Amino acid sequence: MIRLDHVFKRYPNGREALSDLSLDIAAGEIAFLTGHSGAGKSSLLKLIALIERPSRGRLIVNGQNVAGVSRSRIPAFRRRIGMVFQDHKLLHDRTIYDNVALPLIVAGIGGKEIGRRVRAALDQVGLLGREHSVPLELSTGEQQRVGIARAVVSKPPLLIADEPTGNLDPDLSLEVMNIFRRFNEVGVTVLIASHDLLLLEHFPVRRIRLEAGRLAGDSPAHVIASEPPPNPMSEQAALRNDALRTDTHPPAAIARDSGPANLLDPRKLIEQNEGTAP
Ligand SMILES: Nc1ncnc2c1ncn2[C@@H]1O[C@H](COP(=O)(O)OP(=O)(O)OP(=O)(O)O)[C@@H](O)[C@H]1O
Repeated sequence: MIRLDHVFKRYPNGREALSDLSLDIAAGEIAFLTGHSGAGKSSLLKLIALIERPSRGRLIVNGQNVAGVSRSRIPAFRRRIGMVFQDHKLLHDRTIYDNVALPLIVAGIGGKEIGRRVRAALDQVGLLGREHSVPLELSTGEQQRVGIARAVVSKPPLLIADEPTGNLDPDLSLEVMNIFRRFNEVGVTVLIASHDLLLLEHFPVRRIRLEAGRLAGDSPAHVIASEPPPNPMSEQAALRNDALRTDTHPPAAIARDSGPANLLDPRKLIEQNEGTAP
């Protein structure tokens, strides 16, 4: 499903975010991608979604070598990947129905089919009946569930999520994670980048750990299940230290980072599909 062979990612400013990364995630697997801030988690997800391209090495996603995906084929490539973000990226001036329908409209799917699929996706995240609300009428957890419904409405075989529980309280985090689990149980491959200790503790699934862009650990689910839970004190201290470090995210890198990520902004998606994007 996802295969990396000696993948490197170097950004134009010379920062090497991923170094010689080799990894295999099989169809139907669920895994966490962990590592301190700046370890390369988002960069890896961006390569998988073709927001960025590898500088070196081979990357296969959904059976396709990304090197062979031309710019014009990127929208079709992305239709087979559901993406969930910490900040939902919902359009606040559109209804929940419109937000979830967006990927189908962009894909040129017809009206009746859209209605059926949107309702099915909202049902799967427990929000059927909220179609006519706008995002601000929903709680943060509900908004995140709308983001998940939008990610799965095209029935992608692969779901990737970048810190999807970052803004949620513990109960909502577990609820969101259970939704991912249910999709995985019906065959969707799921990769979740997360710092969330609660999730890591409650869900003994494969854990792929990056450190300074390199693979620092890859523990299968059965090993995780037999390990003691992570030590919250030491992990939190490490995360606090990360938050205080300034070298991992220099302002220039953050500014540049917002460029490619914007490609996934729903409005950009529409523009891209209509050929109005630069
Ligand atoms: N667009 C960019 N241009 C230049 N450097 C970048 C860019 N995006 C990320 N980086 C750098 O690449 C490294 C890895 O960043 P990345 O965002 O992938 O890490 P992360 O593990 O997702 O971190 P976090 O948990 O804080 O989101 C960091 O040193 C970062 O500053």
